[in-house]
Amino acid sequence: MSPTPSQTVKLVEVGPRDGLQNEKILVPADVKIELINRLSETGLSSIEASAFVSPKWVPQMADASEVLSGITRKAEISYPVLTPNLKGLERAVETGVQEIAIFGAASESFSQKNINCSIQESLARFEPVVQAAREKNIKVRGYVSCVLGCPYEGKIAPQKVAEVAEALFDMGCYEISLGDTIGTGTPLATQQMIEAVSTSVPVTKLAGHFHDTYGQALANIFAAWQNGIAVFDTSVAGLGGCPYARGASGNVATEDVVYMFNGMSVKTGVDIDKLVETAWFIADKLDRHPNSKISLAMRNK
Ligand SMILES: CC(C)(COP(=O)([O-])OP(=O)([O-])OC[C@H]1O[C@@H](n2cnc3c(N)ncnc32)[C@H](O)[C@@H]1OP(=O)([O-])[O-])[C@@H](O)C(=O)NCCC(=O)NCCSC(=O)C[C@@](C)(O)CC(=O)[O-]
Repeated sequence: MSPTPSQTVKLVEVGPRDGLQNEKILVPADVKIELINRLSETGLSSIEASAFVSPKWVPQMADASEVLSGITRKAEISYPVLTPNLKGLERAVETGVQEIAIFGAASESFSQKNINCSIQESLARFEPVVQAAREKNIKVRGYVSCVLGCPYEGKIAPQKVAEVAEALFDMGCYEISLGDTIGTGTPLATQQMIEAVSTSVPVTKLAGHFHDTYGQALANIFAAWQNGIAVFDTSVAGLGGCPYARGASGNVATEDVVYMFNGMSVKTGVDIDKLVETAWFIADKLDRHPNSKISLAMRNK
């Protein structure tokens, strides 16, 4: 029996991290801080703030400590950060984080390119990170990349996605975010992948993370929602891409997702006007228009 679609969804805003990590020109820390502070006023309950990764690999995230120390945190909002290893966790802990995310992949080649190790090695590397985090009462979220295709290997078997998702869930991640890193997925493939993964991890513990490279993200979110997923990662102004997936465009724009769910009377808790203002704020700083039909339409109304 298909799960009942939820009438409330949670959006995890990933713009300050997934969105900005791919910008060629370094975005000053004070702009990142203002972006996060503005997002904190929109009703979002989770804002991924930065990544404690190697600055040699992703220079844009080198200021993670400064950003985390500079933002005004609200008690009701979670500000997760990426931590690929114990070193990342140690740096994150110094800034008082309460939630981290580890990130694996369902593709061997992507795992090598992104975090310089095999899938198996990554799981072994994550284990002590999760353990140390949980000892400090820090929540851990897990990502699986390339769930609907890989920039190096093409098609990925849903069973492989299920195996990696299950390994991260069994390790102690409270939620597994399934990433269509290169945005090649379509609704039916999304449905089949979710069906495969939810035999290993309860669908209520899954989140959808859709890039919009091929313009399929909203349709995939709708398919995922119909199949029981109620948490979606989105990026204000459609910012983003992945430095290790050439050509990957941004995540689906947060404002486009809020508009779609508003139209379905599904609650997100997010104020679309404030969100659109924030989208224009960061787009102006980057000297371009938001990559969001809704932000453009609402400005031109
Ligand atoms: C995992 C590593 C570190 C392995 O990288 P490595 O080179 O194998 O690591 P290493 O342990 O040999 O260290 C190399 C150097 O980095 C330093 N280092 C090592 N770790 C850290 C750290 N945490 N913080 C600061 N510095 C660090 C370490 O100290 C050393 O410095 P040196 O001695 O040469 O001066 C590297 O590959 C890495 O940082 N990768 C991250 C890549 C990344 O951020 N990708 C984008 C995020 S994933 C994504 O976007 C997908 C997602 C999540 O959105 C979902 C989807 O869309 O699919």
